[in-house]
Amino acid sequence: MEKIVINGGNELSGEVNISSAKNAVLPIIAASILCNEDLIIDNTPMLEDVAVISDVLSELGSKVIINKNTDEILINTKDIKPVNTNSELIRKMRASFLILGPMLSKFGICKLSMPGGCNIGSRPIDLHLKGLKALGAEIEIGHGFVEAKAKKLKGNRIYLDFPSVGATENIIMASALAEGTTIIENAAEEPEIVDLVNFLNTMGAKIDGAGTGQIIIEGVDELKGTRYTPIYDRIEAGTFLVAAAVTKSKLTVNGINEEHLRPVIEKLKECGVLIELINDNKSIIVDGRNERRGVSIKTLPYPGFPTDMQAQMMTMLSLAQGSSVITETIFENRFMHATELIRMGANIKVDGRSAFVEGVRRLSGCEVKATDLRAGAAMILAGLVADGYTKVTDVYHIDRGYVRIEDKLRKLGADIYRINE
Ligand SMILES: CC(=O)N[C@H]1[C@@H](OP(=O)(O)OP(=O)(O)OC[C@H]2O[C@@H](n3ccc(=O)[nH]c3=O)[C@H](O)[C@@H]2O)O[C@H](CO)[C@@H](O)[C@@H]1O
Ligand SMILES: C=C(OP(=O)(O)O)C(=O)O
Repeated sequence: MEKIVINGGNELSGEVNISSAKNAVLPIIAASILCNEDLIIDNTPMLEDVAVISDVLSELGSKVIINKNTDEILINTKDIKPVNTNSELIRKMRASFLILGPMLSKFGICKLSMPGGCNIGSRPIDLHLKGLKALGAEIEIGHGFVEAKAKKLKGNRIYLDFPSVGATENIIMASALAEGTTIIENAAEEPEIVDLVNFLNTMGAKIDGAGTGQIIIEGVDELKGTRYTPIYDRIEAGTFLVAAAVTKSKLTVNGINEEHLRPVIEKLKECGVLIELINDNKSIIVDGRNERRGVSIKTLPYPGFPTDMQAQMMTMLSLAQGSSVITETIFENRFMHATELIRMGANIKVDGRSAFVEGVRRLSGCEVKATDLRAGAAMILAGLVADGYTKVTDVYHIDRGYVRIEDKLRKLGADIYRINE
């Protein structure tokens, strides 16, 4: 079993380059099903999740060529077939469910394994299905599968009870080639939705309003091949900003979008972290050498504070002066890292959707578990500053969403490495 080992206490320095966003590239790869021509995605983050969704497409008959030297992926889905998908692959990650909309649009039929829940919550798919039904799909669920059928998808007005990122993406993809106009109300506004829409529009789709609560999709007849570079990963960038704060270091983080990171930047400033934007706002100098103060955080849909940064902030607040309250409103079970941080000496009490954190002076290294992707990042951050050695297990969660995190941190001066034991 692979583990990440950190010998805590090193100050970090230097520059780190942020990769493209997992949550942007996964829907983009799913959307490639809608086009029969070559698509090239540049600056692809070579993550485990990217490998999984690429395998899903390959198993269905697509050409997927991953060039790890140039970080480029070439995809051509003209030979893709609506055969039964490999349930094991689909169940490996939630984002595989994003092929439902495009497959249904291309073939009028798609049968997929139910994605099921994951460590952070039950993660239902009712809003995805509500949207597809409104476009004319008939949906059956049985024996662990979802089967969607539609002769021809037709545009409609769809109100989402909650601005679900995945449901918004599935509906956008299903309606890009549908007949007529689709209007999604209370749509998710995340930057990754805007990126998916930019990608689709580059291919010839007619979609307006991405980044607002109302997205309007005029169905077109076909989409053309293109070359596209996804946006930077605001969560990876945020994780490195917190790394500077936790280790009381000064770092330069390159490859950011200040607007996308604003909720995180503003919260870090409130904690006492100094932030300077440079290089046309594409880089940040983060100075975490001041004493940090406790703050309140409430996770919300974008532009609120991102749930995917909650665990990392909990590590930092465990070492801040005074009390903090973290309220998680997006996922019902996203505090498992609290138990692991407590093992390292943090003072945290979880009560329902809130965690009450009382800052302590030090954490001490021990074996802890990456209970999910961001929880794993939070453990690494804790290990960077803890006394002695921290061993993080279940690192496959971390590999889903961080490109060589231990290499990037080692270059900044951390004593961190991967072992097999
Ligand atoms: C691959 C990807 O982009 N993942 C991101 C995406 O996940 P994902 O797209 O799964 O997140 P959603 O926005 O859909 O989920 C948010 C909340 O809505 C609920 N819900 C969702 C769909 C549905 O049909 N019914 C329903 O009740 C979920 O259970 C959850 O409580 O957005 C999340 C929220 O920003 C991020 O944490 C994930 O990193
Ligand atoms: C929850 C996350 O991702 P996913 O939706 O892919 O599980 C995440 O990136 O933190």
